[in-house]
Amino acid sequence: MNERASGSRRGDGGGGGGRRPERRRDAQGRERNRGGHGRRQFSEQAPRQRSRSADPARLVAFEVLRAVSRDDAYANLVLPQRVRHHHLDRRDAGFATELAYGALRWQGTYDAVLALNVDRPLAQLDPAVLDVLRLGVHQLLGMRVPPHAALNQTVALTRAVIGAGPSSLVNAVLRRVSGKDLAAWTAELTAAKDDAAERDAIDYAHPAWIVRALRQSLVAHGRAADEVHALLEADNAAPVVNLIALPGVGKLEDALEAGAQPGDLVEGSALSGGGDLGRWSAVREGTVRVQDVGSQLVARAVAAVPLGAAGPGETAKGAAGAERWLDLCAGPGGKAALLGALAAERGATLLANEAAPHRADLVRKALRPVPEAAWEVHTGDGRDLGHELAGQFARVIADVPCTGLGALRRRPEARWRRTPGDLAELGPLQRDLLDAAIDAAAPGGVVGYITCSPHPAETTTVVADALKRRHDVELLDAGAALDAVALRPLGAGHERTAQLWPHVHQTDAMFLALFRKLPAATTEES
Ligand SMILES: C[S@@+](CC[C@H](N)C(=O)[O-])C[C@H]1O[C@@H](n2cnc3c(N)ncnc32)[C@H](O)[C@@H]1O
Repeated sequence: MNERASGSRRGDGGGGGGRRPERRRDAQGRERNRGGHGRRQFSEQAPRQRSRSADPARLVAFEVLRAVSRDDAYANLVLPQRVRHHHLDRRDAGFATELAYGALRWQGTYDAVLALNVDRPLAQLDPAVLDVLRLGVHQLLGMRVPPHAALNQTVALTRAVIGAGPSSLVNAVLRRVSGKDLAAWTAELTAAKDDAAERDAIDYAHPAWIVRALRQSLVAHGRAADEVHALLEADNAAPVVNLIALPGVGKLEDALEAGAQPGDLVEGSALSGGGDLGRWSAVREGTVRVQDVGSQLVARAVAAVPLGAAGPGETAKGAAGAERWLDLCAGPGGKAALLGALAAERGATLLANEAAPHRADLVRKALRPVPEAAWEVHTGDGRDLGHELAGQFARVIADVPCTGLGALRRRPEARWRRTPGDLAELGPLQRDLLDAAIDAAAPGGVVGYITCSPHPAETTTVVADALKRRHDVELLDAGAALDAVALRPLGAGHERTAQLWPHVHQTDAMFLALFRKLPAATTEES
């Protein structure tokens, strides 16, 4: 099982480690992958004579790819279930993760390679065979699995899960693919392309429209267009798991003692050293949670930014004098848990709203460790709360549904599912939810508009439109608000909004705009 060790030894659990596979392979893997005479070693047995039993880690990766392509499942939800079902140990689980996530992230490029080596359009292949081929290609081109092992094991997997019929095709195609490394294949695929985005799409395994969208997003937020390559690479790296101890509720000691590193961007956070987090009671109880640091920062910024005057001599508070906070789109509850804990510490209360009932249940679960008196969960359309609860909240977050283009590194299959049409479809809902959030804010109250996408259509344009439409808000400096809660200056601000980036901050690409509702007298005058 040497090939297993060489594939998973890096321990990054996600098929890339931030670098393009061909570089890793050139630097570390090529010689090890060849026989003593520089030629690749393949089994002399015909596919028919080889093993029929699938290696469990590859079987898990196959089941993940099948669930994603057949059932539209999310890999990050399916993988842990399949790992548990097949009782994989830590090393095998790491290998299965790297294989499944890598094959999914690099799917567009691998399909282009396969299209050069299969004698019919890929759409005419049995989808299960295509998934097996993708796994074989990732082992050959993206991992340090010796070619003979990649080939033999993929043929065995084919025989075990599909049948003997397609094993000859799988064998023949993978033999052809193994004839070159990834750099050579991508050079061949991009040679005739004049368009830089089309070339980057192959080199970095993103759809070309997303390459263009990310380039446009960088520029819209005041960064250089050529950072796009670093950003695309960051999308292909397995993100470090960030932890948060809920303020006043959780403690990070166990995690730090077990090797987690203290987070250097925000207090109460840590970077996990990997492994099964469920072994810590604090994680099981929910007082310590997995949460991207970018999410922690934007939630803390909304909680910390000073309120304005509600009217002469007043600040924005509820009738009983305690601040009321609202999370308009709370599911599954990551930011709600942090906001609820902060609210409890300050004698404020949080109303966490979510439209989808099953996600509202997740919000309840996330808030369970927070003192009960500090929060309430409501299930409903956030757009209705603007008029139902008008002017009642000191702090409101609208963490709106978005394309998630800023969190592609966490969801390996997401880039291939999204379409440019999603941007147009989400726009009206995002604007309506922001309006509802502003309506729900009390005079002097603050509203945080948040997305996990940097795309201008979901970020700066939504904000600019709101400022044209509404004369009852002013835009606060979100970059300064983030710096005020960060442990070091982030440099995320641009024209009073703020954008975090995976390749700069090692966070998801969270966007934050902060509005303050003007006191009633000011609005009447305007
Ligand atoms: C980006 S997610 C929120 C993430 C959440 N704040 C967190 O930190 O875990 C957006 C959420 O909005 C919900 N949603 C979609 N349409 C909504 C609506 N009209 N009103 C309220 N919530 C809605 C979605 O179900 C989804 O759970």
